[in-house]
Amino acid sequence: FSPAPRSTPAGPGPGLAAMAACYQRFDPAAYLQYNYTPPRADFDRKDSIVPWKLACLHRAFTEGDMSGELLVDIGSGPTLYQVLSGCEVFNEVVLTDFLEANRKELRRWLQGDETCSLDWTPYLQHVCKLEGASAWTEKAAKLRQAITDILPIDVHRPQPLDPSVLPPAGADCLVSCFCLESVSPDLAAFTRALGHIGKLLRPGGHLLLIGALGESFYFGGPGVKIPVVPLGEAEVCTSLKETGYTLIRLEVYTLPQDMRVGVDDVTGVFFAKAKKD
Ligand SMILES: C[S@@+](CC[C@H](N)C(=O)[O-])C[C@H]1O[C@@H](n2cnc3c(N)ncnc32)[C@H](O)[C@@H]1O
Ligand SMILES: O=S(=O)(c1ccc2c(c1)CN[C@@H](CF)C2)N1CCSCC1
Repeated sequence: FSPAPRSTPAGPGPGLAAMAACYQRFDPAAYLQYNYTPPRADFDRKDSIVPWKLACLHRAFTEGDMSGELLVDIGSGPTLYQVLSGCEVFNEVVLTDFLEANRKELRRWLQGDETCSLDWTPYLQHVCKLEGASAWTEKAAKLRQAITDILPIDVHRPQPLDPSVLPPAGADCLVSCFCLESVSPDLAAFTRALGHIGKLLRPGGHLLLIGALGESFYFGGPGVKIPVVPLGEAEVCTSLKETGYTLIRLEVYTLPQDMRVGVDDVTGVFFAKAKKD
């Protein structure tokens, strides 16, 4: 039995190199269009995925068991929704992504550049409604104040980030959405990546992991078909346990038929809140 070739000091194994090559064609604006506009992002629909996901994040950040200064988002892509609630709990938010094109999109929003590919106002307004607090303009200002860095990351490296960018104990909280299963050639690589990001988190810190269930591919742009590791709830729970996390809660959303719009073959979305042992 010869195990699949893994990344070596000389560089990534064939599966990782192929995955990295796919991502060179990733199109942030198209990706946002496919996933973050109606019908998937329809705030008026009760069964829409957006209210469900933003509610999961709001509850997870505000139920009183989190403390600390630093929240790191792993594989942010060109999106911000994942830290809208977190920036009220953590003073510092660090966004990360593999691609400069995505980091550039995030910097555009951070600098208030009107040429952003997506208007995040509806997301800001929805989270403000959940919090029953400030106006969306105040939350936008709060988030811009909280984001202290937008950094390159590679979850397949044992040290995904430059060690100097985190405090010695690690981040107090990690959030990661639709990243690990979308960048790993197989379940073993997904689990290894989960272990790698766990090293960025202090013991007792929380991981909020959101991802796709039953997905085998998605389009990261016109004609840019990217393979995904198809996950079930069991695989998510096993991988978390194998990499030193205690699962606090797992919630699952099944995508309504009309949200299956051809940009992927996702059947559901999971939301896991876990604590690093
Ligand atoms: C499906 S997108 C998820 C984006 C965003 N988090 C969301 O919720 O929509 C996957 C992201 O992983 C990034 N990525 C690709 N390879 C990676 C790697 N080796 N390490 C970390 N991130 C990677 C891509 O650039 C892309 O932004
Ligand atoms: O759950 S989504 O429909 C969604 C959001 C992003 C993705 C998928 C699904 C499935 N394919 C993933 C490929 F990595 C990316 N959603 C889009 C609206 S806002 C909340 C998240």
